[in-house]
Amino acid sequence: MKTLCKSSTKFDEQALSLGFSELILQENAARGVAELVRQKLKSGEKILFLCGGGNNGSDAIACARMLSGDYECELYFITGNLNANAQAQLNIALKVGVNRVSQPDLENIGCVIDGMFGSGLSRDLDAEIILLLDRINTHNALKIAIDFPSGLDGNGNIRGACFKADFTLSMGALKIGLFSDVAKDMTGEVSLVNLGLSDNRFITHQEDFLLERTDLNLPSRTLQNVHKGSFGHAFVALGQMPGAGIMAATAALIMGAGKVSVVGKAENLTPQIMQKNNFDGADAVAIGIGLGNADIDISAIKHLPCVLDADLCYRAEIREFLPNPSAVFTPHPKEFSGLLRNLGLADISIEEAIKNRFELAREFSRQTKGVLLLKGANPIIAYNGTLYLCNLGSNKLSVGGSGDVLAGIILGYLAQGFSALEAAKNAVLAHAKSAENYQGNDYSMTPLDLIDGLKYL
Ligand SMILES: NC(=O)C1=CN([C@@H]2O[C@H](COP(=O)(O)OP(=O)(O)OC[C@H]3O[C@@H](n4cnc5c(N)ncnc54)[C@H](OP(=O)(O)O)[C@@H]3O)[C@@H](O)[C@H]2O)[C@H](O)CC1
Ligand SMILES: [K+]
Repeated sequence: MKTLCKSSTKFDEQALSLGFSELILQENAARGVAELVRQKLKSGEKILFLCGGGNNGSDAIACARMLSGDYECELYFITGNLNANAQAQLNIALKVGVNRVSQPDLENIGCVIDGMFGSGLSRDLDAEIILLLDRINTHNALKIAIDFPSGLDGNGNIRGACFKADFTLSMGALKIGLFSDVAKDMTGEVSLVNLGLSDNRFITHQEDFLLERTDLNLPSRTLQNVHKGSFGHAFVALGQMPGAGIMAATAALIMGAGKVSVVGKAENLTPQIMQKNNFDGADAVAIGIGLGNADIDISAIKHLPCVLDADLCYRAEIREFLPNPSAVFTPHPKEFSGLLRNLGLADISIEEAIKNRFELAREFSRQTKGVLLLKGANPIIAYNGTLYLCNLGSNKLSVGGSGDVLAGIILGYLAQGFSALEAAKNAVLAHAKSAENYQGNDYSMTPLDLIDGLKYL
């Protein structure tokens, strides 16, 4: 896992308190950008540096000075209002032959470096900058964002428009805003630039995490003297759309649950899944998948490890599961907004839920004591106020049934005795990896392909 910060302010403060100057930090930031440019761009090419008047602009100006001589470097300022660092960097840059231009000329540009706004973005962009971004974003030059693609704020929301980067270099520490759903189409590849201090050593405030491929812990079997009862009995409650629940049940089976049963009406049930009238013997249950308005009796299962999904978010019964530290709630944003209202935690629109997703997810996990898995392009897992993000999924997963499979994978882990948090983290990774391994094109993957892929992780 990699550590994520809300902002690098604390990091910067600590560096400064150790005796680093802002100019030293900026020198390191600029060198990180220059190194990437040298890897990606032939020398002699023209680079346009878009500069704001704050420290993000200062990083860009320092970088232009480093590359000047090997590349043709032009600075374009979106403001005449420069802070002391930016002015100092500009004075040096002009002396070594960096050009300052009054209009951004995109002709023959090989690369655009975005140093307009970083962590200091505090409001929506104005019309002039939005127009500039329209022109830049459709240009085929290499695009590199310093710290944040301009227009993306620290909460991961786009403030009117956003620079569409091929690469984003996060300065000092990885920031959580770079991993929101909307950021996924804006940041390009994100990497960390060391400003002279390891992020791990100096981050002391609230930490969140970015999951990595190597964090996937499969439910591998180690003992030989075992039987089906050793791996748990998973149950899925079926509803008005039983096909969805059957897909979840199949995913749980393939993810290693020893036995899998469904409760509810199902025609043409596959022989590998058992049909039951009640939840007797359940080690873990999934409920809500394809539920609709179907009747459910949760009295026998509300204390079990469980996945609470889909339509259940809107139903009164979900309140009876609280508090249950072995519960994994798996809403998408619309269901999350409904669930917050249903549980009396917040009365907000879907848009507001999306906008404040990090803090709402954190608070939800504290209040319910359970695990939240908020679905999206980059799903968020929240437990006890800590967030775990996964940016490994892709648009292949945007197909009906994909969420049912995810619920089934979590169920499979829960049935085998994994904690709710471990089940959620591993399920998100297994789901993303199965999609990643799929050999077809990006629009043809079905939930059944996704389930099949679980066999070969
Ligand atoms: N602090 C350090 O030592 C280091 C910082 N690094 C880099 O610096 C930025 C953060 O720099 P900061 O100066 O705090 O902020 P920005 O450069 O991102 O932007 C501030 C200026 O932008 C104006 N602003 C904000 N929003 C808008 C908007 N929508 N439209 C127009 N102008 C806007 C703001 O104006 P105010 O009126 O709000 O004051 C400022 O003028 C960080 O991201 C790093 O890139 C280093 O890397 C090294 C260490
Ligand atoms: K930027």
